[in-house]
Amino acid sequence: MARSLGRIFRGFQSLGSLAFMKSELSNPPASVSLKSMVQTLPSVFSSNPRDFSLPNPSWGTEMRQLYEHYNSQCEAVTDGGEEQSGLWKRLPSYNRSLKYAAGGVYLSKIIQAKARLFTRNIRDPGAAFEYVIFANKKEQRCVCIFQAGHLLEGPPGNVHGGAIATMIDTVTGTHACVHSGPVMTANLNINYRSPIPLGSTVLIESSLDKKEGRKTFISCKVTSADGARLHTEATALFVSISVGQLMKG
Ligand SMILES: CCCCCCCC/C=C\CCCCCCCC(=O)SCCNC(=O)CCNC(=O)[C@H](O)C(C)(C)COP(=O)(O)OP(=O)(O)OC[C@H]1O[C@@H](n2cnc3c(N)ncnc32)[C@H](O)[C@@H]1OP(=O)(O)O
Repeated sequence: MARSLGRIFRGFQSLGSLAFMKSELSNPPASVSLKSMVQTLPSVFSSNPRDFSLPNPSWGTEMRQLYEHYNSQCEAVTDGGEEQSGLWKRLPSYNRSLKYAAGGVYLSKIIQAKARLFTRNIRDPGAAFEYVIFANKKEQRCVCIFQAGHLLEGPPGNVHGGAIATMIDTVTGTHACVHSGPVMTANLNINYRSPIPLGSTVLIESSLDKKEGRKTFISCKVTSADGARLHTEATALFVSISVGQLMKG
């Protein structure tokens, strides 16, 4: 168990290597330097998991164009191994983040082996949540391109409010994790302003409002892909937790 927790902690630390403010990770052990966290990043995703944030044939033209728009401004490593800076970073997305972050089998001993990330558990591409999140380090914001599939229907022809809330929680929660390390959603306030048509592609943009001790406050808006129509607005509070707290449930 102690060994498993150690691996989980290192998994979060590799998440934290994405963090805007690495120093704010809660109590990293003295033996693990920031440099070693960054060096171990490629190897922790050891089970060749599928990265759901990459384009697939179900993505429509709008989704692809927006993906290209942000991806072309991302930091990258050239074939020669040179690091190119960029405004944005694409965040990979797996259906068992903790398992892969922790290096494979160990977590399945303490977390249900069949557990899957809610937004990534429908196999039919395009049927439900198709999305990719980019983080902007300089401006402390994230943008998510979200294409809502036919299985997310609420009112006829439109996306279910719970599915919209799920995506807002996902984007703001990811933003908070990137900024502050492991967190739980403590509060989520949502105003639904106009329905989102099923099959459409929308932008979910989050920005950091403030951080006060363990509390990270994030705002979010959902608009049409061209930004002209406001669909949803939200504010969220995330509270930092220790890995021990996460495992206790
Ligand atoms: C989760 C890990 C993420 C893994 C990431 C993997 C990699 C990324 C992969 C994929 C990304 C997907 C991203 C999805 C993200 C989704 C996240 C969720 O949906 S989480 C599920 C729903 N949330 C719950 O089930 C919480 C249930 N609540 C609790 O467990 C506790 O209440 C908790 C942890 C939130 C706080 O409990 P305390 O005992 O640790 O702390 P106290 O003392 O109560 O609060 C600390 C401060 O926060 C304020 N606070 C707490 N709750 C508040 C509230 N509801 N409203 C206002 N303030 C509140 C308090 O007043 C206090 O403030 P003062 O320090 O005194 O100033």
